[in-house]
This record gives sequence, C-alpha cells and structure tokens, in this order.
Amino acid sequence: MALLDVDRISRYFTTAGSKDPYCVFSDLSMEVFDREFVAVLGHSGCGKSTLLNIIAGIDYASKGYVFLDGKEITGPGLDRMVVFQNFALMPWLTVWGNIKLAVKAAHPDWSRHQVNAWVERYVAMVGLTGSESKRPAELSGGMRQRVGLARAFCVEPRILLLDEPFAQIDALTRGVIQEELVRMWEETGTTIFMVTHDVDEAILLSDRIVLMSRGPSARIMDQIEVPIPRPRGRTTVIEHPSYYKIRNRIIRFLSEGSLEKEPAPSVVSLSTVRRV
Ligand SMILES: Nc1ncnc2c1ncn2[C@@H]1O[C@H](COP(=O)(O)OP(=O)(O)OP(=O)(O)O)[C@@H](O)[C@H]1O
Repeated sequence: MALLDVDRISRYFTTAGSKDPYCVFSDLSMEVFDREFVAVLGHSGCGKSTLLNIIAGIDYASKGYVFLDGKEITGPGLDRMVVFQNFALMPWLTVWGNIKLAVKAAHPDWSRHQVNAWVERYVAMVGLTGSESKRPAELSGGMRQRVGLARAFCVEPRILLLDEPFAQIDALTRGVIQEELVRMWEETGTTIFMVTHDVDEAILLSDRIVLMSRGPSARIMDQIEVPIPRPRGRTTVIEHPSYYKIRNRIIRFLSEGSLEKEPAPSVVSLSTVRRV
C-alpha cells in the first residue's frame, strides 16, 4: 500500500469578477511510497503548491481525498512537516529555539534533558553546531534553510513536504545542501515529496518525477522513474546514460506543454525504483 494516496482530488477557487470558479486541477490522483523521494515539476501556476498544501492539511480539496497511512488527511499534523522556500522561521528565536519548538511540540512529555539532546543531534546533523545562539537575521540563506530542514527532520514525520526549498539559495550552497538533504533522507528513512522548478535538481535528488500540465484544470501528464544509482553526485549524474534522455523528455514537456497528450495513468507500477 502507498504511504500517501492522493485520490481524485479537485481544487476550485472562487475568483473576483468571475461567476465560474477557477479550477486549479480536477480528478488528480497519485501515490507516494514509503521511503520514496518524489519530485513534482510543472509550469508556474499549475497547482504544485496547492497540491502540497492540501497534503500538508493547510489547504483542502474541493473534491476527493488524501490519505496518509490509510488515514484521511483533514488538517495539519506532525506526521507531515513542510519546508518552505522562504524558510518560515520564528525570527525572534535562535537556531536552537526554532528547532526546540518543534521537538517540544512533537514530544510534550519529554524531559528537558531529552529535548536538549534531540535538538543537539539535529543541529549537528545540519552542520550548525556553534551557531545555536544566532537568530535567523544573523544567518545566511543556506543556514536558514538548514534550520528549516533540522526543524522538519527532528519531528521524524512520515513524510517531508518541500516547497521549492532551495529556490532562494545561491547555486554553490544549494549543491551542498542538496547533498545534505539526501544524506539526511537516507539516514532517517523518511519519505519526501518535493515541489521544484529545477529539472536538474529533480533528476539529481528524486526516485520519481511527476510532471503536471499547465493550468487551469492541470493534470498529471507523466511520471518518470530515475534509474540512476545512488549515491549520485552533481558531476557524475550527468555521465549516466539515462540522464540526458530524462532531461530532454522533461524539457520537451515543459517547452511544448504537451496538453494534447493523454494524461499518465494515476497509479505507478510498484516496480518503481524505491530504495530498500
Ligand atoms: N487562495 C487562492 N485563491 C485564488 N486562487 C489561488 C489561490 N491559491 C492559488 N490560487 C491559484 O491556483 C493556481 C495554482 O497556484 P499554485 O501556487 O499552486 O501554483 P504553482 O504551480 O505552485 O506555481 P509556482 O510554480 O509559480 O509556485 C494559480 O493560478 C493561483 O493563482
């Protein structure tokens, strides 16, 4: 059974000046399996963030259902942690304080000692030891997103939802944090659903890439498995025979829009390249 089951969801928004609601997507279905890393790509405005927000429980589907571990999602929960593009840290709290807040929310019964040990572990995991007492304004973009990742991972969610997490980080730092993200994903055995605009990032990081067509009424048009073995490196991944095939397929899709094509089947074969 899939860990995450998005079952024929539609999202309509009422818009000022129009009596017809705006259909972001309708009857959209997809699955994400335990420990999988799935990336969603599509044109700006096709509904990627809307889909992520519905999975996070901070938005809702106008029709259809989303299940996590077979349980319907009806609101936010600590089993789904979101990492946002704009970091969304508490500006008045330090690195330590931001992470501690999440640990305490997940484990209200823990002793101070347990909480502190857990925070220390995740501060170290993202390489921020020594910067614990800094506030977000004193951190670089890369460091802020490291805090965002530590805050999300420390709760040990069933699924991590990443909404363009590296969009505001310079290219060099982005590469380093992408590698750290994969290391943490492997170490913790979590599952990741990531929205991105970056084709190379999707190929480098994910097991499967979901392509959404342009909105309104966007659909899932294709799902591409990435058969490149791990560990992957930015310089070695491009040498794999599948790399340019996958890249060209995505670039062609994004430049042509491919709305003429029939949508991909909503359920992906279980032979998908999941890790053991
Ligand atoms: N609260 C809202 N009210 C009305 N329309 C909305 C609302 N939220 C999103 N939309 C519309 O839904 C569509 C999808 O938006 P969404 O942000 O999910 O797209 P996206 O694919 O994530 O875009 P981008 O890649 O640019 O971030 C857009 O046309 C947007 O204007």
